[in-house]
Parts: sequence; structure tokens; C-alpha cells
Amino acid sequence: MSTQYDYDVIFIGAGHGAFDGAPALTAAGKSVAFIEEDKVGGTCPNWGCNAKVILEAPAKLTQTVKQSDGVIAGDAYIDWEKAMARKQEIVNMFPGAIQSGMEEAGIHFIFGHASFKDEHTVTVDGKTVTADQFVIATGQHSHRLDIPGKEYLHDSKDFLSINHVPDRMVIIGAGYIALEAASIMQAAGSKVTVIMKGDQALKGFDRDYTNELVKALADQGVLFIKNADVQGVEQNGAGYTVSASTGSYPANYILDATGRVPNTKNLGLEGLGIDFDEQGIVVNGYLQTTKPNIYATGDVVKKDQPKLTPTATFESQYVADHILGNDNAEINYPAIATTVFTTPRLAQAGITLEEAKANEDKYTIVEQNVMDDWYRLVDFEKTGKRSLIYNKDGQLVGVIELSDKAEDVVNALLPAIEFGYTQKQIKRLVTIFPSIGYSALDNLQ
Ligand SMILES: Cc1cc2nc3c(=O)[nH]c(=O)nc-3n(C[C@H](O)[C@H](O)[C@H](O)COP(=O)(O)OP(=O)(O)OC[C@H]3O[C@@H](n4cnc5c(N)ncnc54)[C@H](O)[C@@H]3O)c2cc1C
Ligand SMILES: NC(=O)c1ccc[n+]([C@@H]2O[C@H](COP(=O)([O-])OP(=O)(O)OC[C@H]3O[C@@H](n4cnc5c(N)ncnc54)[C@H](O)[C@@H]3O)[C@@H](O)[C@H]2O)c1
Repeated sequence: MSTQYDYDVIFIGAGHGAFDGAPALTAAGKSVAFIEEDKVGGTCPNWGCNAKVILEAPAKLTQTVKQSDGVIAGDAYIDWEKAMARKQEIVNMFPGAIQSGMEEAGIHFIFGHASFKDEHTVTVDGKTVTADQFVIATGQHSHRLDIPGKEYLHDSKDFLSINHVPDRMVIIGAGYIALEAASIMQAAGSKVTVIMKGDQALKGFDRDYTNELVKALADQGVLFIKNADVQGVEQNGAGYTVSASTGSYPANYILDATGRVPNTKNLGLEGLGIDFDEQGIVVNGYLQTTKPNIYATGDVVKKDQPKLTPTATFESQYVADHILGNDNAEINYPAIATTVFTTPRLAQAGITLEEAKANEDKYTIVEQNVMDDWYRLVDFEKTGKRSLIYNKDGQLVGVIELSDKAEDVVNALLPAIEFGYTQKQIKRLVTIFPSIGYSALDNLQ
């Protein structure tokens, strides 16, 4: 326990970059505080993953009903008001539950905006608080297009609280947020147009797969406009018109899903000489900023790894271990699995297919049609493919799958990818039959 400072460690931000690692510090006798200017839990529970996936579940179910060839009879539709009320009811539980869990672990909360005064002092709404060490876990906010009519655009935070289904929705961007929103709102009954800057959705995924996902969503009714430069938005009676280099698109609701920007402003980083740029705060292999007593975790970090909740969790736990001296090695990221929560899902982990295609001397790629597996018929799956990537020692090192169950397949294969199992070792895993885990592991070729 520090006598020189108010706390041993202060986390700025109370999202996954903070709350997954911090309890280990208090358990080891450190005094810890969180400074949070908004909702405890940050983006993921309140206006990210959890909020999104609760709204997405009914969308996936309605699509499954459509794929059931009349086995589930009648037209299923989403009662949006109820879906939103249910989402809100669940989401409302998170901030209180996380805060009380942290308080039980001995962590103090200070509410307000933190800004560094010096390397051991922050000001929070005019008051100063000191600590021996800090962890900047401030996350990101939505990028906003700077175009005429920008005041008519909504971001993902607004969207995840939308209280009605717009007749026509225009989504600008073709990343995770854009495609997930398109999948949900198409299922909810909106006529969705996705305006893409280039001709490929979802950077970081193989183009053959992203093209198939775009085609699947287009078959469901989403209109994709490629290579479009959005120029402005005008109000037009009760609705809006989005003008782009490719034409004009009517909308009742417009989602600006053009990316996320690290929260590095008004933190006093410049005064301390902490390096950062538009991609985030620069850290070394120990997640220390240019001031060694100040770490950074989660989305605010400039990094090659995907900016996802499990990455923030891993970093938060690593920083706690590093502060406690339990781990003195540089952070060693595992294979990070990711999925786009559309129907169908697109999920991957490990060596990407793009990387494997570019290095054929190092990797062997096995292509599979997931519909060759009878089990996929059980839940009315209609289409899907996967690519398995092996190294020259026969170890599974990567997978990408497009299917209704891709996230579970990739999760099932993740231990094999992370720990370098060969086919022979995988065959020793006796899983539950029938199940998606069995299906994922048994059908490796
Ligand atoms: C719509 C959406 C859907 C997503 N879906 C998924 C998903 O399905 N799966 C997944 O893995 N990831 C998903 N993500 C990404 C995931 O939410 C983030 O990777 C994760 O929340 C990062 O955690 P963090 O702690 O770094 O930042 P955050 O959760 O953003 O927390 C940062 C906190 O810091 C606070 N803060 C900022 N500046 C200050 C300051 N100066 N003083 C005090 N407090 C401050 C903020 O209020 C915030 O609470 C999604 C993101 C979005 C936007
Ligand atoms: N399922 C998940 O795990 C999940 C879901 C949502 C978000 N996230 C995280 O949040 C991050 C942010 O998501 P996102 O979808 O906002 O960002 P993104 O980086 O995935 O996609 C941004 C999209 O906006 C487009 N774009 C950029 N500038 C544009 C412009 N001027 N005009 C038109 N289009 C433009 C890009 O081409 C890209 O398609 C993701 O990268 C991911 O890390 C994860």
C-alpha cells in the first residue's frame, strides 16, 4: 500500500481493459481506483458486444425460421419494441453488477473525466488524485464523417438504442459494425442499403469469404453500393437523402459506421510527452507508454492485434501480472479468435487465409464445404465453407469459416491452433456427439 500516493494503481476507464485485471492487484494488497466518466463497464456491455448480441439473437432466429423450409410454420417477425426493451433490461444490469463486484474486491470508484497533471497526478473535475502507477484504458469512440448534413448521422451507440424499425436505412461503411447492423435491421424489416468506400467489406478477412458474406446478405435483401464516395446528407420531408458519387439513396435513418477513434484527447498526454497517434497510444512490449509507470490497455493502444474485448481482457490481466512482478516477459499474444455477428457469421483465428495464400511454401490450405457434414442440417443451415491452415509439421495454425455456427466452430478449434495440435492429437479429443464441437473437430481433413 502506497504511503506517498493516494493509490498504488489508478485505471483511467472502467471497461474490460480495467476490470478484468484489476482485482488481482487488490488481492495482492495493492490499493486501486478506477476513474470513469460514463457508464461502468465501458463500451462492450453498455453499447458494444453485449447490447448488440442481445438484439442480434432475434434476427438470427427469424433467419433460421426462413431457412427451415416450413418445418417451423408461419411468419416469424421481430417485435422491435419488445426486443429493445429486453436488450435494455439486460444491459441495465451490467454497470451496477460490475461496480459492486469491483467494490467487493476493494476497488474505489471516482466518477468524472481524468486528465494527467504530471506522471503521478491526474485531475478529475478540478480535484487531484495521485498514484504510483496508472493504466490508461480509455477505449475508443465512433469516427464521424465530416460532410454536409453530418448532424443527421447516427453512430453505433445511437443505433443500439434505436426505438423503431426505419422503413429505409442507409449504413455508411462495411466493417464489423456496418454488416452486423445491416444483418439485424434487414431481419427486423428495414430496407437496408450499405454504402462501401471500396469494393471489399471487412478488412482483415479473406476476400473470397467477405464476398460470399456480402452475397449472402444481398440474397437476404441488403443492397450493397460499392466504390462510393459519400458526399452529403439532406433532409427531405420526413426522411433524408444520402448523396454519393454513385447516386442518391433515400433513408429514414442513417448509420455512420466508418470506424472507431482512440480516446487520447484531453488526457494531458501531450504535456507528459506520451507518444500517441491516430491509431492509439504507443506502448512497448510490456504495455508501458513512454512513461514507464503509465501503462495502456485495450482499444486505446496502438497495436496489430484486433481491438476486441478478449484482447482488452488479456492485456488487462497481463498488466496486473507485470505490475505484481508475476510476469516479467514481454506480452505474448495468443491466437485471437474473432467473428462478425451476421447471419451467416464469418469467424477466424490464427494465421489468416490471406497470409497462408501469400506463403504457400510455409502453409497447406484445406478447403471444405461445411454442408458436407450432415450435422449442419439439424439447425437448418443452408450454406457455408471453411479453410483450414496447416504448417509443414502438420499442426493446425489457422481457420476461417463462413456459416451460421462459425463462431462456435472457431472456438472449438482454438485450443488446437493455440497449442499447435496435430491431427493425431486432435483425434484424442472425445467430444459430445452430436454437437457443433464434435462436428468442428471430427471433420478436419
Ligand atoms: C457496436 C460495437 C460492437 C462491438 N462488438 C464486439 C463483439 O461482439 N466482440 C468483441 O470482442 N468486441 C466488440 N466490440 C469491441 C469492444 O467493445 C472493445 O474492444 C472493448 O470494449 C474495449 O474495451 P476497453 O476497456 O479498451 O474500452 P472501453 O470499453 O471503451 O472502455 C473505456 C472507458 O473509458 C472511459 N473513459 C474514456 N476517457 C476517459 C477519461 N479521460 N476519464 C475517465 N474515463 C474515461 C469511457 O467512458 C469508457 O467507459 C464492439 C464495439 C462496438 C462499438
Ligand atoms: N463482432 C465484433 O467482434 C465487433 C463488432 C463491432 C465492432 N468491433 C470492433 O470495433 C471496431 C470498429 O468497428 P467499425 O465497424 O466501426 O470499424 P471497421 O474498421 O471494422 O470498419 C470501418 C468501415 O468504414 C469504412 N470507411 C472508413 N472511412 C469511410 C468513409 N469516409 N466513407 C465510407 N466508408 C468509410 C471502411 O472502409 C470500413 O469498411 C472493429 O474494428 C472491431 O475491432 C468488433
